[in-house]
Amino acid sequence: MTNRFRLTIGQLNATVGDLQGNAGKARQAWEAAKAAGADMLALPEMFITGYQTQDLVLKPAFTRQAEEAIAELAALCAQGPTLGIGGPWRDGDRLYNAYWVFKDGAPVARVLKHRLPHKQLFDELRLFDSGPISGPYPVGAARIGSPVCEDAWSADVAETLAETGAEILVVPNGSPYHRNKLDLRMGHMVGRVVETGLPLVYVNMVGGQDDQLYDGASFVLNPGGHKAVQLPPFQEMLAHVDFTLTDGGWRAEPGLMAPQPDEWEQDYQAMMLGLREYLRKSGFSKVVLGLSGGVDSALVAAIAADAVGPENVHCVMLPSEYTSRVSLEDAADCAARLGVRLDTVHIEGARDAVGGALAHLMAGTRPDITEENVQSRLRGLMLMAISNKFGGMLLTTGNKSEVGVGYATIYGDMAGGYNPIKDLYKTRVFQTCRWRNGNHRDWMMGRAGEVIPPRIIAKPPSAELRPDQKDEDSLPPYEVLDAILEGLVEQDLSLRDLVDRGFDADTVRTVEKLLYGSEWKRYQAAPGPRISTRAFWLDRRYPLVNRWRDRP
Ligand SMILES: Nc1ncnc2c1ncn2[C@@H]1O[C@H](COP(=O)(O)OP(=O)(O)OC[C@H]2O[C@@H]([n+]3cccc(C(=O)O)c3)[C@H](O)[C@@H]2O)[C@@H](O)[C@H]1O
Ligand SMILES: Nc1ncnc2c1ncn2[C@@H]1O[C@H](COP(=O)(O)OP(=O)(O)OP(=O)(O)O)[C@@H](O)[C@H]1O
Ligand SMILES: NC(=O)CC[C@H](N)C(=O)O
Repeated sequence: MTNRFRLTIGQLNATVGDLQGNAGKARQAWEAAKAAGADMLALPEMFITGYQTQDLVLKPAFTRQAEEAIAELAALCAQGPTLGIGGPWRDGDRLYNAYWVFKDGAPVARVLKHRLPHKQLFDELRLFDSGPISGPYPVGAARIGSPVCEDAWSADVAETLAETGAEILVVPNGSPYHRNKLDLRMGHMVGRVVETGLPLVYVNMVGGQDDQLYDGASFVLNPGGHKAVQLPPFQEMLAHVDFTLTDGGWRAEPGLMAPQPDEWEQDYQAMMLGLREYLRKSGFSKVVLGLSGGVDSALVAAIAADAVGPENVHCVMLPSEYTSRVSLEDAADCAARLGVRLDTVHIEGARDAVGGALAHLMAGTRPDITEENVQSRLRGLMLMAISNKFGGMLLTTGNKSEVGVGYATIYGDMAGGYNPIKDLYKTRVFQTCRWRNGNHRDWMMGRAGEVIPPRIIAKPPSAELRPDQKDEDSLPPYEVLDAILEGLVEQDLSLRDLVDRGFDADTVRTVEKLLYGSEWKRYQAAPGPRISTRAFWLDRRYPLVNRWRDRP
């Protein structure tokens, strides 16, 4: 019996619904694994369909075609390594999230996911049936046990596999990013290797899907929790991992140990990749956005330049008489530093025309937010016209603090297809700009250096919809607002908890009112990359009509 075992990790990017494309990618990876003399290629969870499919997987025609694609792929992957690939399995009226294992075109195992995640952004109890815990399967000289993603987040599945003869745990994952998620995964996986005494290979997918980012960062642990391999985040790659049989069982040999970036870099890369992936997978190659001279649109322009290249970013300044000279200068400076195109489109004429058309209805009323919002809506209208004519997707620029309290104009600055900073609180916007100014990486398509003018980062935020307007005229200071929102959204604190932590009771009540009162706005808002543990959309599904307010 041989005492060597080589496994190829396929940290790859699948596209939801692209069955043929995903199968083609799997085939290429299998050929590379074969050329490297691997015993097994392990691909991520649900690789054939892409992940997450949401309700698409409930359509029988889709699962049937996914199973056919797996069968065709298995037939092509004969005479070489064992192939492990995630995909659905329909058995009568039951539907499973399965891990299919083939050798020489014939099935070796079909592992069924046992623990179905149904918290945060997951709802797999709605989609799949829970399978019984499956046993280990043979691959070359080794016996492999495969808990599928959530299966490895508690002890039972891995323990059962160890008790029934598994020698190496190979865990296929569709594990989405949030800030510092790697530490959380590592904690669970160290638990599994300590409990079972087995080495563990964590295979995660990469790429973006709707609001989700799959960050890869696959790794290998030896018994005791010693890390032998760490792949980089957000990067497609194949890695061959060698195991040697020792008196104590299989041990992984040390391999690539990619450093893990800090949280500012992780978040920036997630927002950049989220935008790049959403555009690519939706068939767009360029973007348009309103560049106001403020910090939010400056950061979005920088992220966009890094995602699709400065030549594919079209910025437009849409001034009115409330637009300050500083804003005009800062927008021009920012566009020049980023190397993106900047055009100017004046909105006063269109605003006056709207005012004139409505004059007979508005006669006798006083100017208020109505007129302010017309300006914002005209900007949205102009920008959507540019999108229609030239084919760039319009980006929206509201940060999480604004999105959280509905501080944005529906059908105005909320017009657009994707919002790269939707899950980034305003207090983090400033530091993220500083991080980008001080750092450049090879995954950025934009220029190195101080691409966001320091004056934009330093000045007080303003929507410039009336003279001398400042955000803090309408909202609490962002340090206070963000802390209260984080308490209400991420931590589910009560008003009493927040007051006990020193926040003013009236301010806390106001923020709660704005938060619950703007569910309807968020329902109509553009999607954006999830980088926190509770992003607005699948992580947090609140009623649009809701009269409950907490007692302070
Ligand atoms: N529950 C509900 N379900 C469905 N629709 C609902 C609704 N409640 C109000 N509405 C509708 O929404 C309207 C109010 O919402 P909306 O028209 O957005 O107007 P509103 O939220 O009142 O004003 C926009 C706010 O965003 C701020 N802001 C900040 C930053 C940038 C910009 C910018 O524009 O550049 C704006 C601006 O200063 C102002 O405080 C109502 O007139 C009504 O038609
Ligand atoms: N004069 C303008 N020209 C072009 N776009 C604008 C203009 N004013 C607003 N916008 C668009 O509407 C968005 C919201 O405006 P707002 O002024 O609140 O944000 P910002 O300028 O990006 O950031 P800040 O909160 O720092 O002012 C902007 O990000 C921008 O995309
Ligand atoms: N696909 C899954 O089972 C995902 C849930 C898992 N616990 C994770 O977030 O990594």
